[in-house]
Amino acid sequence: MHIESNIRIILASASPRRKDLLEQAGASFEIIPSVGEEIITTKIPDKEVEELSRQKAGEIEARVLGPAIIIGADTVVAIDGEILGKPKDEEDAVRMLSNLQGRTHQVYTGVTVIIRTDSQREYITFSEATSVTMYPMTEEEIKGYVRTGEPMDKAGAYGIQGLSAVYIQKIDGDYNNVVGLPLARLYQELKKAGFDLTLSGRQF
Ligand SMILES: Cc1cn([C@H]2C[C@H](O)[C@@H](COP(=O)(O)OP(=O)(O)OP(=O)(O)O)O2)c(=O)[nH]c1=O
Repeated sequence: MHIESNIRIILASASPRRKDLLEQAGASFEIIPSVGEEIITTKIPDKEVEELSRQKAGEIEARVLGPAIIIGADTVVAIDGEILGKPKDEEDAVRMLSNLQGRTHQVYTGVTVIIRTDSQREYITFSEATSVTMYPMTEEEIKGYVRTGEPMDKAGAYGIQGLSAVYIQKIDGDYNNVVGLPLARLYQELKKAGFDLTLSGRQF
């Protein structure tokens, strides 16, 4: 597929972490967060994040005109067959962390890239899984961490890139995937489609 290197790139996300990661790749892009209701039809974590990433990217595609690459993503934590999104309140955050501490769980991020040129339209959807093992946390540590407010906008009620780093024993897989965007996989998938994300040189 022929894609102009100055094609408009849109990140369909309000997540500051995703913005930072895409910037890290050297990409020039705009941000248009999705606002639509998220509709979930599956309880399989990788399918769920893929589905939600498609909805986010699809919503923005419908709102913009002309050639564009639109990137949507969604992240969840999975443990014991349960899918953890963002905590509803502090009590929910304490419940999630009590379940995660001292154990290994998976973080799934689904990504959809819609490539729309003047003549073609291509959808790429994929997901990455990363295993994260946490040290045991005392009740005091959990409550203290929740009081910082950091867990509240994050899947699984923790941010590996933040204060909770002191509780992370090991990870297996892409670290950036846990933070919300599997950057290397995104670059590779776009490269396969004929586009070099790192050379996208246009500022809007
Ligand atoms: C597990 C984990 C998640 N997260 C974040 C990544 C995501 O921003 C968030 C999960 O929420 P999402 O619903 O995936 O994304 P979002 O609501 O932040 O942004 P948008 O829908 O506009 O794209 O959790 C971390 O920052 N660190 C972590 O360690």
